[in-house]
Amino acid sequence: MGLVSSSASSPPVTAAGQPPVMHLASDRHLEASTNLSTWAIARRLPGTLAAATRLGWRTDRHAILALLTCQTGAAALTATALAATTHVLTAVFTADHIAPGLRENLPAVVTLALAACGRYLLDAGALAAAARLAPKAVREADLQVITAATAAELVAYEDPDFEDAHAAASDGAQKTGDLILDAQLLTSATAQMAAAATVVTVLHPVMLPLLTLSVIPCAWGAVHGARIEHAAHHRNLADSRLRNVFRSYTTERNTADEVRAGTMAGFLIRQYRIVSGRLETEQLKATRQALVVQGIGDALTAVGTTTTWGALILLVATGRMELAAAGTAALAVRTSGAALTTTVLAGSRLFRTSLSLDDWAHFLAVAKPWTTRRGTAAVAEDGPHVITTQDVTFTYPGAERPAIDGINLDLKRGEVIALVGENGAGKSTLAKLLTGLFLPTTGSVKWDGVDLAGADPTGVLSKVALVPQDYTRWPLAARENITLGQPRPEGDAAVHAAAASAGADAVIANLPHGLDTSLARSWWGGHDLSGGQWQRIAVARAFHRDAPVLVMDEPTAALDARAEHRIYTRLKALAAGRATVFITHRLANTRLADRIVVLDQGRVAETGTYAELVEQAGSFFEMLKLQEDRD
Ligand SMILES: Nc1ncnc2c1ncn2[C@@H]1O[C@H](COP(=O)(O)OP(=O)(O)OP(=O)(O)O)[C@@H](O)[C@H]1O
Repeated sequence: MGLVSSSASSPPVTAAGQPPVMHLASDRHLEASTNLSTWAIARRLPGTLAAATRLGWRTDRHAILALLTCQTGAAALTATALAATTHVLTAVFTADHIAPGLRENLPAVVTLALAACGRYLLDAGALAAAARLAPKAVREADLQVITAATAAELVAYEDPDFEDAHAAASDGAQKTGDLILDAQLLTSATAQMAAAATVVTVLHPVMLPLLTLSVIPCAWGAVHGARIEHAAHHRNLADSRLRNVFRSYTTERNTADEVRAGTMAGFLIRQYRIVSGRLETEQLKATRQALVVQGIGDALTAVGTTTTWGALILLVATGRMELAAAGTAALAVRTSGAALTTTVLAGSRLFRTSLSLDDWAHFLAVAKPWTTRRGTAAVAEDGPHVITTQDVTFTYPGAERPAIDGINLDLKRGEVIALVGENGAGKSTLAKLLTGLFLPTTGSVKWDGVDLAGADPTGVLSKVALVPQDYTRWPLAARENITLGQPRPEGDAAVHAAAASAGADAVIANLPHGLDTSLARSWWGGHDLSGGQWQRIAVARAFHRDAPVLVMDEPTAALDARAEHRIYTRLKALAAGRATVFITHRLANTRLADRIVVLDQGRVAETGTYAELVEQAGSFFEMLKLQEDRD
C-alpha cells in the first residue's frame, strides 16, 4: 500500500500552517460504498447466509447440525405454544370456574408449559452451538487467507492490489464469527416470526398484513441506517488505516529511537489528530443521517403498531373475534412483532458483516491467479551443476522500467560470484531470479537445463539457502532462529557448527539459556541482540541449511571487521560443492570471488576476476579507488 500526498479530489487539510496530511492511494471501498442500494442489500443476504453455512459446515459439522436442529425445533415449539395458548385461554374465559376449566384442558396446559420450556432450552442450545462455531469459523476463514497468501508467488507482494486486498481480508476473516452469530439470530427470529405469523393468520386473516405493514418502516429505517453507516465506514477505511500507520510508527519499538532523536512526536501526533478529525467528522455526519432515517422508520412503525392493536380491539368489539382468540392474537402479535423487528435488525447487521465477508472472498479471488503454479519438473537432488540465465528481464508489477534487463550469465557449482553495483542496480532482484523466488518477465533461468518456470517450486527452494538483505528477527528461541524449525539429523551439533562458521557461537554462549533463549525481545523472558549479532544469526541460518545454492545479500553489512573476515574466510571453504552468490558494497571482499559481476541499471556492465577488473580500470576500479581513498 503506497502513501501519496493529498489528491485534488480531496482538499488538503492545512490546519495552522501544517503540511497537508497524506491520504492512502488505493480505495476500492469508496467505489463500493457509493454502489450500495437497498436492493443490493436484500439480494446479498441469502448468499451471505449460504456462505456462512458452508463455512460452518467445513468448520464443525456437529455444531452446524446442532444449530439447525435447535432452530427448527424452537420454531416448531413456538407454534405449538401459541396453539396451546388458544386452548388454555378458551378454558379460562369460557368456563364458569377457572380451575375445572383448566383441569379439563390439562393436556393443553402441559403442552404449553413444555413447549415454552423446550423453546427456551432449544434457543439456548442454538446460541451455544453458534458460540462454539463462531471462533472456529474465524480460525478457518483466517487460515484460508494465510494459505492463499503463502501459496502466492513472492512477486504478488510487489502488487499493491494484492497487499490492499490482503489487509482487508484479514479484517474480514475476523468478522466471520459475527456472521455466524448474526445468522443464528436472523434465522431464529425468522423462524419465530413464521410460527407466530401462522397463528395470527389462522386467528384472523387481516392481522398478518397489518403486522407486516407496521414493521416495514422499521425495516426501511434499519436497512437505510446500516447502509449510510457502512458507506461511511468504507469511505473511512483508507483514513483508518492511515491513522493506524501513524499510531504504530509513533509508538512502536522499531521507531522509538528515531521518534525521540528526531523530536518527531509532536509532528506525528498532529498528523494523528488531523486524520482522526477527518474520521470523526465523517462518522458524525453518517450517524446523524442514520439516526434521522431510523427515527422516521421507528415513528412510522409506532403508527403501524397502534393501528394493529386498534384493529384487534375492533375485531373483538364487533364480535368478529372471540375474546379467547383475541388473547392468543395479542400474544402472537407481540411475538411476531418482536420477531419481525429482530429479523430486520439482524438482517441489517448481517448485511454489514456480509460486506466484510466480501472483502475476505475478494482476496481469495485476487490471490488465486497469483498462486504458484509452475510445473512438476524436478531439479537434481544434490542441486544444480550450472545455473544459466538467458536474456532475463524482470519488471516489478506497476513499474515502468525493468529492474533487470537482458542478463545472460552462467554460475557453476563450486564457483563464488560477487554481485556488485550501485544502489538500485538490480543485485537483489537478480539474486531472487537465480534462486527461483522470482520468475523472469521474459527470458529464462535454468538449473541444469530445467527452466525454473516449469520446475516444482518446493524442490527448487529446498535447495536454496538465502540471507536476504532485510533478514527477519524471528520472535523464536535462538535454536529455531537458526534451524527455522527444520533441525538437521545431527541436532544441536549442526546448529553449533553453523553458528561457529557465522561467528554466532559467541552470541549464543552469552545467552542466558543458550539455544533455548527466546529472542522475542518484546516479551518477558525475551533477550535482545545487537544489529550485528542478529546478522550473525541470519548467516548461521543459511549455513545450517546446508543447501547447494547459497545466496547472501550484503551478509556482513552490520558486522565488525573481525566477524566479517571470519565469514568470508569460511565462505570459501563452504563454497566447495555449492553455487554461491554474494552481494556486497565493500569491494575488497570481492577478492575471494571467482568472478565479479558488476550491474548497472539492470544490465551487466563488467564481469571478470578481481585482477581482471582492476586491470580494465572501468567502473569497478573507479568504485574501488573511491572506497580505498575513503578508508
Ligand atoms: N517492489 C518494487 N516495485 C518497483 N520497483 C522496485 C521494487 N523493488 C525494487 N524496485 C526497483 O528495482 C530496481 C532494482 O532494485 P534492487 O533492490 O534489485 O537493487 P539493488 O542493486 O539490490 O540495490 P541496493 O544496493 O540498494 O540494495 C531499483 O531501481 C528499485 O527501485
